[in-house]
Amino acid sequence: KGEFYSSVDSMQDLAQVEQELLNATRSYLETQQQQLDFYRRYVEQIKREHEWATAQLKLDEYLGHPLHAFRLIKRLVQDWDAIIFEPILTNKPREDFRQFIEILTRDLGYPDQSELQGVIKGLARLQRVYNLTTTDLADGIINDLHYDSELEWRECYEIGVQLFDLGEYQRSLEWLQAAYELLRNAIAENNDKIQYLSDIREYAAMANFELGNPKRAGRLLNQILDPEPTHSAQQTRKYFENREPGKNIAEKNPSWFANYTRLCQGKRLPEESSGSPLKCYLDGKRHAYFTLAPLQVEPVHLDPDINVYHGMLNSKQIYSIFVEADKEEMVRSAVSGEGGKRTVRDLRVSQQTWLNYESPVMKSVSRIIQFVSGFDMAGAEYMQVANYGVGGQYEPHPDYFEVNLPENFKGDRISTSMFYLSDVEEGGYTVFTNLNVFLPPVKGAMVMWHNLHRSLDVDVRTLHAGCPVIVGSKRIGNIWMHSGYQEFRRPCNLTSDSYKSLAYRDSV
Ligand SMILES: O=C(O)CCC(=O)C(=O)O
Ligand SMILES: [Fe+2]
Repeated sequence: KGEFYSSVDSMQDLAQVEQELLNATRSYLETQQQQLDFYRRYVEQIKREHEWATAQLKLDEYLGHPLHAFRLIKRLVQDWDAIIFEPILTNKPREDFRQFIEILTRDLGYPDQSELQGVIKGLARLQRVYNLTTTDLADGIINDLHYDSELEWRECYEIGVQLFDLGEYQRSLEWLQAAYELLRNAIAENNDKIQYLSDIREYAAMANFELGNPKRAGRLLNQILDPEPTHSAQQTRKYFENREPGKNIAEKNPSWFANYTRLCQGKRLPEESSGSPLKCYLDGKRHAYFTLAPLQVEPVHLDPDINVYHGMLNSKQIYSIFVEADKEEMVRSAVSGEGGKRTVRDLRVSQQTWLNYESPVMKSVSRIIQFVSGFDMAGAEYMQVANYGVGGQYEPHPDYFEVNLPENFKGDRISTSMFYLSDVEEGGYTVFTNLNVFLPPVKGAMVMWHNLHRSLDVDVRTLHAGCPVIVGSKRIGNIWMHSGYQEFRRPCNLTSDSYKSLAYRDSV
């Protein structure tokens, strides 16, 4: 079983796991309770018999009676063993419970430590891209919207600890601070949690040390050790004494980062608008297929041209696509790494599968692509259906290969047609970092652009990204068309027009 946090769909399996755990644990507790009641009744009964015996006669007189002697010996030889020892020591309900858990987690899967890291990295990514403050997030507030879920001090503490382990010391400190405040409020009501303050302080000390604040780190340790000199924070103090504190170097963001975050937040630069204002129009001429239901075209950029075609798939068709995708296994998305190798990295957090064009719904998809793009489907890769988890994203990248072209196709990816298969409650925009364009996902719409110039050189300006999903489940379907089959469809231009995008080279 694969990973859970990288897609909302697979998170649903986990919800089922927990539901099963809940049911199994409740019935286990009930069975155990009945067993305990049974033991207790037996013990009470024997106790009464002892009391009765001692109340009546002297014990030796009582045991001198043959039936009494028989009863005591029978109890010790048989009853204690059958009624108490055996069932308590074998504990069948516990054994059944253990087996059930084993089978359940084998069949449905179970998350491990790396999943916890993954989801916490996702939270930190949302904070970074959308400027969400730690206190707001802990209070369940995202972009001024109040979601009905607040974190407890333990949860904030766990996030702080994990971020520390990931080396995100500044962010870690914020979460530890939030945990500290929440715990202090809790202690005001109930004093028995006071020792946990020291745990938080110790981590805060370590984060401060790594951030180049050894003095503050030392003060925090003193707060722990002055009242309690034997606390394990002594070890941490020794550790600091033998080590250079970290240096507070501000993390250097990649060159695209500022544009990425701005556009992900739905902010355009006004001065950089793409010439004449772009208006939506209806196109009934492109193909006879669209005469009765003209294409609703929303041009979003002119050179290179990016168009959104609305209402290309209805809910029923989208549902059928999911049915097809469900037959395949979704896997964590990889990206092309060094030397064309596929690797799983945080720059792309989603799960995906590939669909051919044989099912009825995929035949319609194929027709749509053909009619809108004018391209020959011989050059089309299968449709890649992807599902992002919360915090899931795809950092800026081009869709063309340029080098290490796949061998099973002729030419590079001349165009991208991307269907939005869901709406997204918050976040998850598609952005073109060099073109000042952001697109909120609209279910049923398709966005299309060319990744290559007419000269078939790569168009660097098409660098784009899928922003982190804040709330919701984002699903898309990508179809990439290769240039080798389109000689008659998009005649290439012998004079190179790639000078247009040369200036953007560095941003890739
Ligand atoms: O998720 C998005 O909006 C963009 C996805 C994308 O660029 C890709 O899958 O190549
Ligand atoms: Fe892409």
